[in-house]
Amino acid sequence: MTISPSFPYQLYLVISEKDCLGKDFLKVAEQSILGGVDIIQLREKKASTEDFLVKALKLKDITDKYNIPLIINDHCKVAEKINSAGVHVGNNDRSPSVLRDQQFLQDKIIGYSIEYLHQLENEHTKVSDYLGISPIFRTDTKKDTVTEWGLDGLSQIRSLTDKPLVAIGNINLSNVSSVIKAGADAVAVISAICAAENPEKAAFELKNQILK
Ligand SMILES: Cc1ncc(COP(=O)(O)OP(=O)(O)O)c(N)n1
Ligand SMILES: Cc1ncsc1CCOP(=O)(O)O
Ligand SMILES: [Mg+2]
Repeated sequence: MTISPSFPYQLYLVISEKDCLGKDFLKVAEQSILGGVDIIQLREKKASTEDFLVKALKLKDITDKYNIPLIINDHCKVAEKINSAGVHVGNNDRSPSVLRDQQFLQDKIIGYSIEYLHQLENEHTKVSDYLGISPIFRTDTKKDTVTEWGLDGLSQIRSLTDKPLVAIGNINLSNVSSVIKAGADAVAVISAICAAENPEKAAFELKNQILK
């Protein structure tokens, strides 16, 4: 695969404490980095801002230690407080074009979820650094989704934009190669790593498939 110069990350871990099924989420994060994860997003959908901030600070100690970017899901104020590498937002969040105007986010990574084809034409896509193609395959991890893009949908989006594409949704060892072949620049996973008995091994195997 070719590595996008503007988004040189291929294996993207999206993590929450709950998705780690009782394992220490900080250990899961560290092990996943050792296995080959290139970038991590903290996604705690039920946490208060205060709890999110506490988790984000702890996780940032680990990502900083390994020089891995930390992306914050939804909580843009927390992102600013901890000086994260960026934020990820979707259609129900603050919009990328408003966020890009904020001083703090001017040179940071902004990721934007694509749930409808027409979003490719909007100003938010234009100012975003990568597009989360959401979801590629239906997943129990996130049920409030709109379009199941499938591999054909991903290929179609690939033909319509040069933006870095991050594929997400039920991606695992058995389908990761086909997702890359369909045009993804990166693959984002939750359960394939967080729910694995051995997160380091799970990350290592996914990364090997991606790099093949
Ligand atoms: C890499 C990546 N892509 C898509 C999403 C989904 O974001 P969003 O649509 O805002 O939904 P929530 O994650 O907030 O439930 C993502 N988080 N990461
Ligand atoms: C956050 C998110 N956005 C679209 S699908 C999804 C969940 C992905 O989780 P999993 O990798 O376990 O299917
Ligand atoms: Mg969101």
